[in-house]
Amino acid sequence: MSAHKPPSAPILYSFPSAHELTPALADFIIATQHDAIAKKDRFTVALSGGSLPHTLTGLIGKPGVKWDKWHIFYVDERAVPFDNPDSNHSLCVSEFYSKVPIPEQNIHPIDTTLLDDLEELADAYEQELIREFAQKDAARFPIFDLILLGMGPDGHTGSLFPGHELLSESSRWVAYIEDSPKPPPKRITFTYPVINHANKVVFVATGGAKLDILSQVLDKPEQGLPSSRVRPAYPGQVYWFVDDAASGKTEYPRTSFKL
Ligand SMILES: O=C(O)[C@H](O)[C@@H](O)[C@H](O)[C@H](O)COP(=O)(O)O
Repeated sequence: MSAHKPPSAPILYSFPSAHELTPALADFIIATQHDAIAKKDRFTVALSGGSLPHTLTGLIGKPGVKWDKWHIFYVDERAVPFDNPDSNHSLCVSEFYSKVPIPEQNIHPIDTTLLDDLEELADAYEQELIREFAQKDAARFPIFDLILLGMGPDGHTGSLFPGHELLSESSRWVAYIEDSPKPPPKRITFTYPVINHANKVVFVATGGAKLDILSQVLDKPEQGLPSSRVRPAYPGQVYWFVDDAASGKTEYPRTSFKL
């Protein structure tokens, strides 16, 4: 029955600055972690690249984080070796994993032996997701406890770019892209069926460079920009954690942050 309910409207939290946003995001993630562990003794999370890993630093040293229960995947990853500064995994290692005790076997990077064949790289990552989710949830698509997204100034998220054919991918879990307008051009990315099956999806967007695009994405979802298309199926929920510099033009109603 519940599957027929329409997706819930996005919830927008706007903070005076990243300084206030970061600890609130950490509290939100910890609460989400507690719910997930209570239900199934594990917490499945997917991370994006860009500035997102840095916003997780609010979790460092916080009580209540059960790091050994975390299982981390990447929403998107650039097809580069780990010693390349463009690697999202390497960014997460330096910004985040190196500062918290997440067991290495719980972190799921791409297989960098497959960088020469993007289709194989995407297939192998899909298999990695299948190993984690297929037997446990017996669902058609993985159901992440939490997916963390950033948004580019053109409204892209993950490696799902405006006008790109991947926006209509409806069966694959992980797809590849060879012509990303944001460099580097070769990447793999979760598709909407994965993103929109998550329990909670959180966008983090800060700074004046997101001013115009945030208002387009939230006030004019009918334009169909990639970030507007993130609408997890009921009972999933999308949240926006932004700062006032990013939300200055957005008319969409804000919600006061409380857990
Ligand atoms: O690997 C990537 O390029 C990302 O996953 C991408 O979708 C990113 O999250 C946005 O471009 C926002 O990036 P910023 O947070 O740096 O603005």
